[in-house]
Amino acid sequence: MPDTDECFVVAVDGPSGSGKSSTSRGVAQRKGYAYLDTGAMYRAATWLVLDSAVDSSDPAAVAALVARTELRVGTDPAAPTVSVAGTDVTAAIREPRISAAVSTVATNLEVRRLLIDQQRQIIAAARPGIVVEGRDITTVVAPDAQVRVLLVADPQARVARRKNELGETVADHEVHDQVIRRDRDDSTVAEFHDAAPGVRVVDSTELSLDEVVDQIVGLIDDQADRSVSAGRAAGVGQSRT
Ligand SMILES: Nc1ncnc2c1ncn2[C@@H]1O[C@H](COP(=O)(O)OP(=O)(O)O)[C@@H](O)[C@H]1O
Ligand SMILES: Nc1ccn([C@H]2C[C@H](O)[C@@H](COP(=O)(O)OP(=O)(O)O)O2)c(=O)n1
Repeated sequence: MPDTDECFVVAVDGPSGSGKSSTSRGVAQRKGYAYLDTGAMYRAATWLVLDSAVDSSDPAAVAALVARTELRVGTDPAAPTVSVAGTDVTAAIREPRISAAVSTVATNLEVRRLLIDQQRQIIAAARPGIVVEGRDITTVVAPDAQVRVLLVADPQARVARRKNELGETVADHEVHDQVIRRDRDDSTVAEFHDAAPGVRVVDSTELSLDEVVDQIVGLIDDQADRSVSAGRAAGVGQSRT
């Protein structure tokens, strides 16, 4: 039988605006799984640095600050939260000043090591499953996840979605900075443009959010069926010996 105590992990990577957060939350809600937004953790670390007196251009000082500060992430897909040293920063981390600065913190390798450790602990404790989204989940954080997806969409679609989300008041060059420039900077530490072996590519350009959620839920259900069949086959084999 499959180990029912094991956490079912769904890993979703992809560039900015490909739909990772909305899709992952939808999948987690449909399956009754937890949801972990790893980007929110890098954003929270960025909020912390900008709120402090630490020189953001000093990688060692930034990493030391992150190491000594409590960062908590709530994994309810209906209401994900994030706090820094007891301050709820769920809304504040979405501000443009954070989006503009986050790549500097996310490319700090010691900060990545600290946050990846914490992400793995959250994943290990989740039951019955968790959908984890980011840039390096399929490759580094949870390469053994039962379902691994690279969610992509054409750059024009991604910029248009972000513009729609931010509203007409945000200038085109700022939207471009939040999507295209940030992806270029983030790609220096994580590979999220090409799928690693075994990672399923889902292109959301021409799909509605519901259609993307359907596809990923389908992949989860197929994988769960395969695990049950494999467990049965192993069980039958054992009973005959
Ligand atoms: N398949 C889709 N079709 C149209 N819009 C989408 C789709 N998926 C997500 N969106 C919208 O695009 C925007 C960016 O999605 P989000 O989930 O934040 O992407 P990411 O987490 O990859 O940056 C949101 O406004 C979201 O509602
Ligand atoms: N696992 C991850 C998740 C996010 N990041 C980086 C990449 C992004 O610039 C920031 C914020 O991620 P987030 O997923 O919130 O970005 P979007 O605004 O959804 O594009 O963190 C990362 O380096 N590794």
